Amino acid sequence: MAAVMRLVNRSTLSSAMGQQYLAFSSAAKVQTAGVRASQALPEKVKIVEVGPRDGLQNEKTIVPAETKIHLIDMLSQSGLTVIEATSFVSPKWVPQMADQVEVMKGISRKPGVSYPVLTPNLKGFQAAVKAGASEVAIFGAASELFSKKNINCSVEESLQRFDEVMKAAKEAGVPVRGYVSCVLGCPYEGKVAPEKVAHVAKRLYSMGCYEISLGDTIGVGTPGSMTEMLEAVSREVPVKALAVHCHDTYGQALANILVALQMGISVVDSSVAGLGGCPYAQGASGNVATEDVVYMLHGLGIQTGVDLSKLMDAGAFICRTLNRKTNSKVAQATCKL
Ligand SMILES: CC(C)(COP(=O)([O-])OP(=O)([O-])OC[C@H]1O[C@@H](n2cnc3c(N)ncnc32)[C@H](O)[C@@H]1OP(=O)([O-])[O-])[C@@H](O)C(=O)NCCC(=O)NCCSC(=O)C[C@@](C)(O)CC(=O)[O-]
Repeated sequence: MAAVMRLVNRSTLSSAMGQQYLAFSSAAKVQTAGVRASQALPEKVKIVEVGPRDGLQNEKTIVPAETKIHLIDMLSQSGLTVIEATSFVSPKWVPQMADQVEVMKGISRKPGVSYPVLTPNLKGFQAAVKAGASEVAIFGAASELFSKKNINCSVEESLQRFDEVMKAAKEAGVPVRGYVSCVLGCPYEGKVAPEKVAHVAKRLYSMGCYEISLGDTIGVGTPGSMTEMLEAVSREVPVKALAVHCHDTYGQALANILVALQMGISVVDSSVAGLGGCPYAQGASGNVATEDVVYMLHGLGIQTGVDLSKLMDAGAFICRTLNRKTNSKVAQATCKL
């Protein structure tokens, strides 16, 4: 009984903390305008929610398409404007994404929301367009070995494949985002030189990607290495076209994102409940939790358009369904588990 009471008290306390936080969050907007200006932080940040794809692709048990669809719909109701829905990759390589057509057909598309999908080659691109995708992403790497393990070709070969996708996308009028993986370290090669990242980012940008997302695939970066890498990349690609994609393996993701914001980047990838990991980067944990990113941004007075409470409902839904604990510190603190 005492244990039950302790539990009840803890939960009451936590939800009280949640209420307090909500009040704090709106007050923060006024108080932090000066801080934002003095640190040259952006007024608005676009969040690219990657949970339904990056977050779920590594799940061992196949998640039913209807769960993925429900998650995507809850995320779009939270005010997120970009939700990466699935990937058109080989089902032999990533069985979890084999239901991509069903997912694309099942989601309730909300006006103003974009639902990009990953396409590694022309075959994937054609299938994606047929299934109704209106935006795609190609994904390369700054590390040779990761490229080989992830998409079975060298970095140079991947860029040639992407060129074919770009040509088809231009003809079809489909915008393309480009990813560079392993920008701060590779699970097979270790440290990755910032110049290599800059080279691949520049190639993707030159071939017509409107945005380049820089992936710390295994979450080993620190604000120091992030700064060094972003300095190198921003010499080749305009900062306005850059996004950061931080996994939180070493607990550095929010600090790294803050550094990126201070350097003028205003697009951040994240995953609801911090779901995820890459099937070809063993030991890598999930992306930084969207809830934690939104909490930090709102605390800095930066607009996201996201309703944190609705976002946490989506996180609670997927954690309940997968029977797992959220990785979001904010959801833990406010008991939205
Ligand atoms: C790229 C391939 C396809 C090359 O795989 P491959 O085996 O070299 O391809 P292939 O051209 O030799 O074809 C082999 C078979 O795959 C089929 N195939 C070929 N292409 C497709 C396609 N698009 N969709 C469906 N099937 C396809 C093709 O039809 C053929 O079928 P079969 O004749 O044997 O029956 C494979 O390596 C692959 O699918 N890799 C997927 C890797 C992946 O999804 N990784 C996770 C995403 S990346 C990531 O998470 C990082 C990121 C983006 O989040 C950023 C970060 O954190 O760093």
